[in-house]
Amino acid sequence: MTDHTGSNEEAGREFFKLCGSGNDFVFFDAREQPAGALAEPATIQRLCARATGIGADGVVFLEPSTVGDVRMAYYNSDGSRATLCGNATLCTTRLAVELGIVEPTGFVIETDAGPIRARLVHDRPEIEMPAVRELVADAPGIAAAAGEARIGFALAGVPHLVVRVADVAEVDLDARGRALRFDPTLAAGANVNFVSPSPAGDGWRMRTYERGVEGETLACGTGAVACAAMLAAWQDAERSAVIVTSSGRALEVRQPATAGVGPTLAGEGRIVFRGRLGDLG
Ligand SMILES: N[C@H](CCC[C@H](N)C(=O)O)C(=O)O
Repeated sequence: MTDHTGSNEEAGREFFKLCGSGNDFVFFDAREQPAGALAEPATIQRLCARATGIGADGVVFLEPSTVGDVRMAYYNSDGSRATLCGNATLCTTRLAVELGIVEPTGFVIETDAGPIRARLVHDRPEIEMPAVRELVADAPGIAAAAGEARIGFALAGVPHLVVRVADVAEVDLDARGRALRFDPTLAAGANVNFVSPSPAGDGWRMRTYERGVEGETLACGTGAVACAAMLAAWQDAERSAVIVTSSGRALEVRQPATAGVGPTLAGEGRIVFRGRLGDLG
């Protein structure tokens, strides 16, 4: 990163750009070279800046783990640390195999939300998410706006609101998403997901206003898990669901019948390019 004197001590450091259904991330292999100043909020913001940096929704550092095969530290693009990111974990699954850290048949990723089992199934990343907790089918004290049928809350590693609407394409996502993200009833705020039946009648569509990005992201893994759990709680759908994200790519949530066992999340984890840092300005 560039400090006040313009020096650039991280110049030349290798990074990887990965995409999870349109939710995109800058990855660093920090197993031998720690993140150091790269993890400072101002540097995370510079790395994620769309026009002046690499451009991403978040940054992931792969680190050594004492409880799993690899550890991931996740930061939102505003520099805030988040306990869990579903799409970044799917991308970690891909990169850990690519780097030869693990075998694709099955391994453990240590996250701030605990250990997550991961694998590639027919070359598609699949992860076992923590069980959804604190689910409330109708969040108290949060008034639905016109066009909103229900608003529920769920903790899917990170806090989520799920809003049932007739058509997500009609939602003023930035305005309404921001208002709900900062709702005064939510101590730590929440990610906000709007969900509606797919026009083709073959599943569901979602759009997400993401905490820590403070805007719409094209997909949200923990959000898909929260939506699937909420749709089941509302009895709108079975406990497992395929949810099409804003990018048009689908996230698949499979919820086992066993109480207390978390769902499996499957989706894209694609290495778009690898590069070396230059001047982040
Ligand atoms: N922005 C979220 C973390 C990333 C969630 C999302 N990118 C995912 O795929 O789960 C938060 O601070 O709660």
